Amino acid sequence: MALKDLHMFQPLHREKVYHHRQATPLKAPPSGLIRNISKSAETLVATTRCGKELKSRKARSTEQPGTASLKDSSYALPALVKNASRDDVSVRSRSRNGSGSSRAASLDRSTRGSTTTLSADEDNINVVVRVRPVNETERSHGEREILEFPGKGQVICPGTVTGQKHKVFSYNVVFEPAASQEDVLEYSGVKRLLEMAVEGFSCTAFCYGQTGSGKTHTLSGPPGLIESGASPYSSEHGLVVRSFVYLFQLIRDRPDCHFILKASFLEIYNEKVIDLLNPGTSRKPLQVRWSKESRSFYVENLFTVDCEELDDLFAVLEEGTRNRAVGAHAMNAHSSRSHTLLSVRVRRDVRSERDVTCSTHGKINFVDLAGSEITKRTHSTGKTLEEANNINRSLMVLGYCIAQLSDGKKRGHIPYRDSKLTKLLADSLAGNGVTLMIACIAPTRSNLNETVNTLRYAARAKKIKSKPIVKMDARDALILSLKREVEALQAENQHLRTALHVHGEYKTDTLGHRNPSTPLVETNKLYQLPQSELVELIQLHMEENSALRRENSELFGVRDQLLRDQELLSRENERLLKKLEDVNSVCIRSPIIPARPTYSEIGSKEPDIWTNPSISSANSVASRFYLEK
Ligand SMILES: Nc1ncnc2c1ncn2[C@@H]1O[C@H](COP(=O)(O)OP(=O)(O)OP(=O)(O)O)[C@@H](O)[C@H]1O
Repeated sequence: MALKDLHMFQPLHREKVYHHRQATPLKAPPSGLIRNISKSAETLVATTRCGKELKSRKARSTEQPGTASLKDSSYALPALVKNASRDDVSVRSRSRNGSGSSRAASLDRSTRGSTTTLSADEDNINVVVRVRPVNETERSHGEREILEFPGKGQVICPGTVTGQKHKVFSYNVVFEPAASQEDVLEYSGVKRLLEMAVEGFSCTAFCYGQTGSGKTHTLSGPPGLIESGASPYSSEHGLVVRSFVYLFQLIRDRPDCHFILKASFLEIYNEKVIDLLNPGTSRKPLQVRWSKESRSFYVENLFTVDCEELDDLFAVLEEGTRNRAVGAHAMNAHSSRSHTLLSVRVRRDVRSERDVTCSTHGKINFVDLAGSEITKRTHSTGKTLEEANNINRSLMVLGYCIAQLSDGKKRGHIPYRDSKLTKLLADSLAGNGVTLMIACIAPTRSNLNETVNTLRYAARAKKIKSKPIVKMDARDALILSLKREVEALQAENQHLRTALHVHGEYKTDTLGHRNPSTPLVETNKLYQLPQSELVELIQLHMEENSALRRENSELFGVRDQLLRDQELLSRENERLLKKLEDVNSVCIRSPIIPARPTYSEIGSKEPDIWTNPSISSANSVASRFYLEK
């Protein structure tokens, strides 16, 4: 079914019983194809285990859409964590609460390239903490929970050495060990993140923490769950699957819009970027490049798979999870040996109130960072040791970036370029994205040092501010902004005409030529218009704008001239009044000429009659005429 079909997400789908398609690995394209991926759309061949026919999917290199953004006050950014209550921001099992600062969208025009932007006010990164339960190994060593959760999003850690005071850390929400996966979805703010991705914002949820602290569990669930093809409604699923289900719910609730979803999945393994949907790239890693247009880093030649149905997103997740690097060490039998980035791009074609169809380009990234490791504790050697060193190095760079970014005005150079991870997270950390950090910690004493480090990291990250923007097609943004300008100028024109008693609508330009009225673009037709017609349409808008601007400036000129004339007239009036009073005073002193009442005396006899200054001035001119005679 074509995704272009607006009815794709109609309630019909709601009734659909989920049938999980167990996808086998997506086959890598022939090497010759790989070279061309960046230039044109290619077909990624997928087979299904249940004997379905090979299904071709469009894939193309990571898109670099124009970063024009919509300027519209309707794009307010509500708090990431809804129903916030400051009283008890700690989630045990099914408790609620959360907090998040609210922000209102502000109108802003940036001249980055030739684009306009809708940007929100700066806001801090949202940080939540998830504490995993004590595991079997720890229990067998007689360990127990040593962290306290007093509520209000606080975690209390005992001192790391005897006699040291306990430390209190505060976050948006704290998930205690008993919190379920559903609680994390409901109260972490990830739902709001998805809603914002649908609206066109670039959103990221990333898990950070030491090895074995529950990052993968939080995002994907227990080891092997995704690969086993479990139902998406399994209570064990982590945030990613739950988010996919919620995302499709959101899309179904917007039948007025047309959505196109594309997913990609990569890992950074030993500082190499590998496409998890095209494992062939492990031999020839992908390059991270800088895009001048979008002013952000992107991965060249990365597959993006069209996802028309929920199943397609699961297939991507399943395929990538199967291909990611996992290893075992003393602290985690299923340790992630790489950082992974699962990205779902959401293109939304929406009809604006001005008969123009605009596209927004939102995105939701799920980043599962490999855990920091103290190699002495994990007993890493050989390959695992090399992996651990690379993981620790990239996390260290991430730490430097977070420290610099959180330093407010003292912000110095931010070393994004020092690792692939920070290059790809740059926009989420301090650019134009909305970010949720889930700091994962273990509750036992043997992990206390690492726990305190993670909590410090998270506390620093909480200070980072970003300024989210909605991404739109440059063409749509231009047409929309020109249309708005035409309307504003027309309103101004009409106002000036009324003020100057000039009758008639705006119809002609300053040379008296009839201005060609810009045609109305029919809803949803913008995309079907050929390039030449679009250019013509833009030119017409621009012409109309400049004609209006010219006429408005002339009207302003006329108005200024009239104001100057008025000023001169009133000065003349004052001079004449004074002269009249002087003449009157001479008359009073003369015994022959009877005293004439002064101008002010005439007025005082009829106190209730309002005297028009222009008539008054006419009177004074008449009196002067009489006197001169
Ligand atoms: N909240 C939780 N509830 C139940 N089990 C959990 C929880 N968090 C983690 N676990 C279990 O602890 C083990 C380690 O978790 P996980 O693999 O998610 O850690 P990790 O932080 O991703 O580690 P690494 O960085 O080494 O990949 C897993 O078996 C996981 O199922």
